[in-house]
Amino acid sequence: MNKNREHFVTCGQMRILEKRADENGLSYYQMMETAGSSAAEIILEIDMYRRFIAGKEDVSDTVNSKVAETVYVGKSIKSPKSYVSAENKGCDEKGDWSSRRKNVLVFCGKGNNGGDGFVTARILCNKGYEVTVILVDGKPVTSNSKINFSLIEDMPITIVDMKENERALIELREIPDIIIDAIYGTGFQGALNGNALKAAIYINNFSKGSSDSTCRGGPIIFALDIPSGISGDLINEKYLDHSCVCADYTIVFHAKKPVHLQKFASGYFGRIVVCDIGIDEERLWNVEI
Ligand SMILES: NC(=O)C1=CN([C@@H]2O[C@H](COP(=O)(O)OP(=O)(O)OC[C@H]3O[C@@H](n4cnc5c(N)ncnc54)[C@H](OP(=O)(O)O)[C@@H]3O)[C@@H](O)[C@H]2O)[C@@H](O)CC1
Ligand SMILES: [K+]
Repeated sequence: MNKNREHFVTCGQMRILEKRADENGLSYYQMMETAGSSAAEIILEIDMYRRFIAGKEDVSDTVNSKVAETVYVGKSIKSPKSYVSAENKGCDEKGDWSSRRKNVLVFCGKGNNGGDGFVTARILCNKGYEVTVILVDGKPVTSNSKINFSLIEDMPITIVDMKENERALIELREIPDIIIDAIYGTGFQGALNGNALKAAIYINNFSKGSSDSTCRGGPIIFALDIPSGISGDLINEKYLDHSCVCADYTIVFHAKKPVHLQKFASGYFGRIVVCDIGIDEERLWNVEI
């Protein structure tokens, strides 16, 4: 992974890199698994840290102090390898370290960004979180996303389809502890509409833009790759759709996309964490095709 903070790839370049990685032995399925599981690790670590800071629970033994400090001072975290899984650091065998199970809402689109969301949902459920998956655009349509959806169907995860139930969001009773936006990533262009717009309005109800979720309480909002409603290649402020999801953390896969570097959009990303999904970019740009 390129460690230069300003390094980026366009969405088109990302698709080429993923294709070349797949042709060179790192399957699309593996990349999705790594993306979703790395996101889950990051979310676990930040959730633990938030509770540590809030002083609600003594999780000091479970938090890797180096990571905690990095999060606290707001620096970009370099690699998921630096995270310590809750499982290995003092939780019970289900990874549930609190008296109340934390509840997580995962909003998933029908493409591969949604697929990442299913992987993250599966892992957080296995760690003891109470997980609800909201299908924003109905059932998944891409092959790896379908596989990952089938894996969560038999798990104790509540699945709600906004296409089948117009009142899905109104019927959500509890305020979630964590919201994960896996509606759209690099495949999105244009402006939000329909159920995705409703989902973004629901999510943004809890977000307070730049204020720090560690201090403000309420759900922490994580966007996978790009907050939904923002096109990854956007460089012109004029085309920014302000109804997009406003996240506390954006977990970016492999490398920033052009929009992540734009000041005019920075209020929507929260803190950006770039996460390695195994793509060796330098090598892949040089492979013969
Ligand atoms: N490739 C890989 O293997 C890996 C990819 N990864 C992940 O996948 C993400 C890219 O996935 P992706 O290419 O499937 O696109 P994605 O962001 O899910 O969106 C597609 C959906 O958006 C919809 N849509 C678009 N514009 C719209 C609009 N204006 N209004 C409404 N809908 C609109 C479009 O609908 P359609 O036009 O097809 O009807 C389609 O359903 C990437 O960000 C990363 O998170 C990682 O797992 C690593 C491995
Ligand atoms: K997203």
